[in-house]
Amino acid sequence: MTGPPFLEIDSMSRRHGDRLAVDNVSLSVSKGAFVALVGPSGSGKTTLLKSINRLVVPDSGTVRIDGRDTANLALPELRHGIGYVIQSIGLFPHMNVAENIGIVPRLMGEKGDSRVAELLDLVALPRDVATRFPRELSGGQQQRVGVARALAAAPALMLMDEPFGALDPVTRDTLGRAYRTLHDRLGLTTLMVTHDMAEALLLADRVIVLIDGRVRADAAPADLVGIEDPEVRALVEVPRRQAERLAAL
Ligand SMILES: Nc1ncnc2c1ncn2[C@@H]1O[C@H](COP(=O)(O)OP(=O)(O)OP(=O)(O)O)[C@@H](O)[C@H]1O
Repeated sequence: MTGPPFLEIDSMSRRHGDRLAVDNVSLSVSKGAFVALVGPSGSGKTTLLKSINRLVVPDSGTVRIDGRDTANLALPELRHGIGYVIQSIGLFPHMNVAENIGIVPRLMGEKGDSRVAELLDLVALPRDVATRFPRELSGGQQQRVGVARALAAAPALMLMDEPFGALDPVTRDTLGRAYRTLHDRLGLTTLMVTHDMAEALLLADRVIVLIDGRVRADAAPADLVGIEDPEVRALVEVPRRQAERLAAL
């Protein structure tokens, strides 16, 4: 299911003031992998993710994508290859959906609109939303537009930071599964930050638990449940306890 290393982070650290937000993290992600990054609030997940597309510059260590040190790449070239989806998606309110999606190819000097219909199909939005404005869409639809925009430059790597976190649970579940299908179909490599251990266990091939800026567990979902570290165990047991309580109703 997965291929050779695509993203390689080596001994990476990043300080925010006197706090070490990311503390000497090394990890390697295979091409095609779907990795969830989980951990308590403030554990460094967002800082780690942003260090990959250099929205945050690491203090030390290296990040390589497809064998190339990101420190040596010009930002447009680096970000062209990376899709980025965040919770508050940040669609431009004065632009319609087609313009929001087309802005990426347009910035790249291509004819943006030609790909809009294709991208709407990809994220299962009806083509007639192209002329609507973000305020005329539901939160879930807006988030689908965000995913379409992130895919517009045909990136190999997707970085997602709580992409469905602001949605109701049903929409969140639907979009999570739809995105997983898209990931497989397009052969993407995805790193997704989530607070939600159940979402991580159900969607990802591999779950990395970050606590105090350090990798405390890194395992396939089925193996994570056997890890003895009490803080990791506490996170992993939340969905199981909830499932047991629900089953007992
Ligand atoms: N721009 C910043 N300036 C100062 N401190 C920051 C900055 N960004 C993050 N931090 C601090 O670095 C630590 C890690 O933050 P980060 O946002 O990476 O954690 P997180 O795991 O993504 O948290 P959450 O789940 O709450 O989003 C926190 O203590 C945070 O307060």
